[in-house]
Amino acid sequence: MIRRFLPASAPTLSAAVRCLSTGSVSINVPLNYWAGQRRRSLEKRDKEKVYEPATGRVLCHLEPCGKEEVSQAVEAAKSAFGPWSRMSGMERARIMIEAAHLIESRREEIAEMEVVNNGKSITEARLDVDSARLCIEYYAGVASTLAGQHVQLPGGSFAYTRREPLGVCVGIGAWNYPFQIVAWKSAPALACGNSMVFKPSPVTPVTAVLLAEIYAKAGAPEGLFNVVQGGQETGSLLCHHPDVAKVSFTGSVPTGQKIMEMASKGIKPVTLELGGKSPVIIFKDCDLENAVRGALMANFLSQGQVCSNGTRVYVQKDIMAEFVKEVVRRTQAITIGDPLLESTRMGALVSLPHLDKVLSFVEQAKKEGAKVLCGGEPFVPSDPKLRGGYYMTPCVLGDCTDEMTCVKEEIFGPVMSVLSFETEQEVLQRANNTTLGLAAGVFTRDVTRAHRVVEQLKAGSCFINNYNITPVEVPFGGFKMSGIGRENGQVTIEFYSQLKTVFVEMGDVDSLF
Ligand SMILES: NC(=O)c1ccc[n+]([C@@H]2O[C@H](COP(=O)([O-])OP(=O)(O)OC[C@H]3O[C@@H](n4cnc5c(N)ncnc54)[C@H](O)[C@@H]3O)[C@@H](O)[C@H]2O)c1
Ligand SMILES: C[N+](C)(C)CCCC=O
Repeated sequence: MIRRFLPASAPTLSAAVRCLSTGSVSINVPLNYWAGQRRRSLEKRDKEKVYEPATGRVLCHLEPCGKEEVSQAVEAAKSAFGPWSRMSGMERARIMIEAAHLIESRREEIAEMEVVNNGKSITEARLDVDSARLCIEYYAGVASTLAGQHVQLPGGSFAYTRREPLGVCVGIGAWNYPFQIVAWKSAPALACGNSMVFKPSPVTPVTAVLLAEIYAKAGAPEGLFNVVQGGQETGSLLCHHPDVAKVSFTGSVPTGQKIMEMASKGIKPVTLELGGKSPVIIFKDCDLENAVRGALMANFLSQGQVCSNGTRVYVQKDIMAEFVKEVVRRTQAITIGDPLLESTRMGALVSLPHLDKVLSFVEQAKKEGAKVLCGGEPFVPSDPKLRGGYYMTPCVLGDCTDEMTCVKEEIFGPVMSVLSFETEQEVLQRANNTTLGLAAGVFTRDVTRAHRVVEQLKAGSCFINNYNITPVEVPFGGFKMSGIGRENGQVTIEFYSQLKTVFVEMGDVDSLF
């Protein structure tokens, strides 16, 4: 039976979407949302197919938004901005906390929809929903702490600063963490008193609108958080819109460059969370068991489609054989298959073109002399309904060198490149020899070495004896071409607000004229 996915207002929602099974969902409700309602596009445009990665079925059709829809969504956000920005932080926090409670109560349903649209395992999708909820909870807490500074001046005069919102913020998301990304952007934006128009990736349009309904149900003013669907044309309309004050983008470096260029026309601030090609450095004095676990976490979450992945694994020569043996053994043991099953650890890649691209990187690696130690092949699950899905076996490449394409370019799939090194100085130079700088990891028992190495790594998020953890209280973002600004943590407030300085004269004007 095909289940129809219904909006939150429908009384049958719980029954309709609870306990989905792969291949059973069909979505026919509008996925745009502005001014408090789901909406269809206003003009007839070519609809785009959206697929279920686990089966290759068409899940729904995307109705891209054009100029009129974007204008209406921005207008809605503009009208909500006034009342929302005038609320106290405590009042905003109350609504955000309620939204977090609603996410918690709908955790399973949201996670299942994420799986159906993205292809990742249900175990991971639940963690993504938790991260989204925690982020909203965290910024609800921060909302009431926003404050300025008081500065004394001569003669009793003084100045004070006010932290003010920017206005209508635009969020543009990637397809690898659809629900988490929309929360990581909207939570700090709303906490600071902004409103938002969010555009998800056209590949994963389904779950952002659930958050729009949740904010509305939690008591947010109509138009506070809006969703417009579409691809680069819609994104570009948003970036150029004169009433948009800021653009927060997650995606690839080339698109990030375009976003920055578009935003520069209006001198709009940007947050850019871009790609990576991050190193993990494993010294011979490490706890090998943890280093292997770390390397797997650095490469195979979300089918390897993670910006911060540590895909260049540098292993000190002395322990290479032992490390490779264990990492391959565990990689081969990863259960691939139906992402809605509890036992599955790796689901489907997000699309057929993307799967082909990742597999072609493996072919290129072979041609350039890398050795496939395991995986790197298309995978066809035994369950007939999964036969059209986009699966591959996770791959470990050995004998890699720094010049190989697989070591230089972001593959964005389950492909780990293993490289050998001898000295600390040598590996640091090689690890930093990239235009990207999102993350880096080091495994060693020598605490002095760990901090010395991390100090020299040119990356925004450095992990010592762990990898790919992103607690929402901690800032996340890149150095170099991996981005600008930060998400999460207190510092992100600075990227969604502006400082106003007020000078107060308590005496007479000391005029020179
Ligand atoms: N640093 C991070 O936090 C982070 C997180 C997730 C993904 N990523 C990166 O994202 C990339 C994969 O995601 P993707 O394929 O969705 O990236 P992408 O750059 O192709 O698309 C990202 C978003 O930008 C939109 N877009 C495309 N062209 C646009 C334009 N000209 N104007 C405005 N919007 C436009 C897309 O529709 C989509 O919503 C990888 O490089 C990955 O490293 C980074
Ligand atoms: C939660 N992870 C796995 C660290 C993902 C962060 C977001 C980047 O794609």
